[in-house]
Amino acid sequence: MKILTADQTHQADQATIREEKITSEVLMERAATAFTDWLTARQSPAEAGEIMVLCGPGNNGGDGLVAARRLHERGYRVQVGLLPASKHSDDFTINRQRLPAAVPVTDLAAGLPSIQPNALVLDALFGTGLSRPLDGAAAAIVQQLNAAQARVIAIDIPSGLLADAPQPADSAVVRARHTVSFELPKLAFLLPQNAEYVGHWHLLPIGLSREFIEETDAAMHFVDATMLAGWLPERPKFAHKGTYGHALLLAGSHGKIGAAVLATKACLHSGAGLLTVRVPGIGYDILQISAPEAMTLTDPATDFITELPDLKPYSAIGIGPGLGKEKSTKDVLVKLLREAQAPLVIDADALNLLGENRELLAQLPADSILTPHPKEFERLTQPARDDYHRLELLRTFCQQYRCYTVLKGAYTCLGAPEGTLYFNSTGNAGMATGGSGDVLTGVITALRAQHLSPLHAAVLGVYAHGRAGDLAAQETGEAGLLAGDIVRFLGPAFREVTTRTEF
Ligand SMILES: NC(=O)C1=CN([C@@H]2O[C@H](COP(=O)(O)OP(=O)(O)OC[C@H]3O[C@@H](n4cnc5c(N)ncnc54)[C@H](OP(=O)(O)O)[C@@H]3O)[C@@H](O)[C@H]2O)[C@@H](O)CC1
Ligand SMILES: Nc1ncnc2c1ncn2[C@@H]1O[C@H](COP(=O)(O)OP(=O)(O)O)[C@@H](O)[C@H]1O
Ligand SMILES: [K+]
Repeated sequence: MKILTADQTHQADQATIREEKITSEVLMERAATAFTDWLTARQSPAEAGEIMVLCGPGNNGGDGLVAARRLHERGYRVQVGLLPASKHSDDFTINRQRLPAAVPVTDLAAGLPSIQPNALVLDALFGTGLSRPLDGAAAAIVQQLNAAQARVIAIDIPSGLLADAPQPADSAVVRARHTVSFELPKLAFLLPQNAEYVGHWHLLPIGLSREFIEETDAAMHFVDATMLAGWLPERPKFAHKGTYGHALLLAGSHGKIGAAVLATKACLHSGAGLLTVRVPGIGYDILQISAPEAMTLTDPATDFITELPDLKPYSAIGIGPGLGKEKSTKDVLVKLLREAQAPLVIDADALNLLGENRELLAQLPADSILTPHPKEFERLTQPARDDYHRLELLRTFCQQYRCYTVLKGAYTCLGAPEGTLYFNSTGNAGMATGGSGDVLTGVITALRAQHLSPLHAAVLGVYAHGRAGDLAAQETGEAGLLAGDIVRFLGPAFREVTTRTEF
């Protein structure tokens, strides 16, 4: 799915209106009716109680007025609060006139009427037409609403929040429990700093022009299963292990052989034909027993890796999980960057070594995949002012070093060398547990070994890793989920995204 800017979303609305030869008021009716259906499917009139609909002067307020009318028609108790304004949009005005007289309307000029804790409030004050931070009466209403402890549901976007840029600290923004938006996600929904405003977000289709969306260049994508169609074909009957490449993992040090084991198992469960693992001597028995399917190539040193093995046999190389940062391990990394012909996946301590020796970044082979969490990314670049700035840094970093960077998080974001960002849609907070990242390294290394392009390996790997986490959480719950559980569900996750050739 593409992530459009507020401006592009407005253009998509206009294109739909032109194409379907409808008026904007029909599209508003469609959007707000979809919203009403969503709400009434979740709350009966009794559960909802009296619903307060707060409406601003533009089309977001218009959506609120349509929702108020529709809810009233369906037997819900509704009252409307109108923000004072010197001008209103045409569609607001049409729907103000259509509001049944039986729906009480309050002027918000005198402030927010008293709201019972837990009352249901629909926030239709401002949507994507927000052009500046809220101040004056609007800001005061938002602050009163946030203090009221109501169950707030934002229509399209929490009022005061910009769709694709940060707003100044301390500006007034509605804190919603749910945000119900239309057709495509907004960047603001995907960033941790906005979670307290957005709450749970939902998308409702409203039939925006397919053609317009397809033709619009988007700098950002939200990765769902439909995007992955054809990326992982089913295995041909006469496939053999050579078809699926030979991966090499360099991982583990004293006390962190577990990281090597997790990456190893993940790589095996992600379809690599063969896997060799370079571990320090101390890892030999552990690895052979826990993953007999992998070949173990022990380093001459006992506790950490000191020598790079011959690289010729391998079609992809992953380095980092549990590696440690010993001087001789750093030398191995330096040599690897110089000598590797096969594609690289670089994680964890290998990233930290790059961060401590930034001159090495210039030696990254093109199309390498780096998998930092935000702290590791900061060590490679600089502290970010906020989540938007971090994305700018990500874009610049990938362009500068011609690499793919998987910035891990709840919505993991892959940066590609030409500057496009891909946000992942799978995964859950149960995956916030030690070793989850080591699993991801194994997954992506396996996909690179199978000759997937760096873009496909990174996007598909991150998606399947998150999906495996979601399937695992169905069995274990989030608190009980271990990184090893993600590994167990990689097979089912990959099965879901494998494209079968029918007839
Ligand atoms: N287009 C369509 O067909 C569809 C659109 N849809 C809906 O429309 C929404 C977008 O509507 P919109 O463009 O009218 O903008 P909206 O967010 O209501 O606000 C604009 C008004 O607010 C004012 N204003 C701005 N900032 C302000 C501030 N800080 N403080 C005070 N005032 C401020 C601004 O004034 P101005 O900036 O011009 O001075 C203007 O009067 C979208 O989110 C979705 O809900 C759906 O129905 C689907 C079909
Ligand atoms: N709240 C969350 N929602 C979805 N995925 C998450 C969440 N928290 C962590 N993850 C995923 O778990 C992995 C954690 O990686 P990382 O921080 O490197 O862990 P470790 O170093 O312990 O292996 C990443 O892939 C990340 O996207
Ligand atoms: K809103």
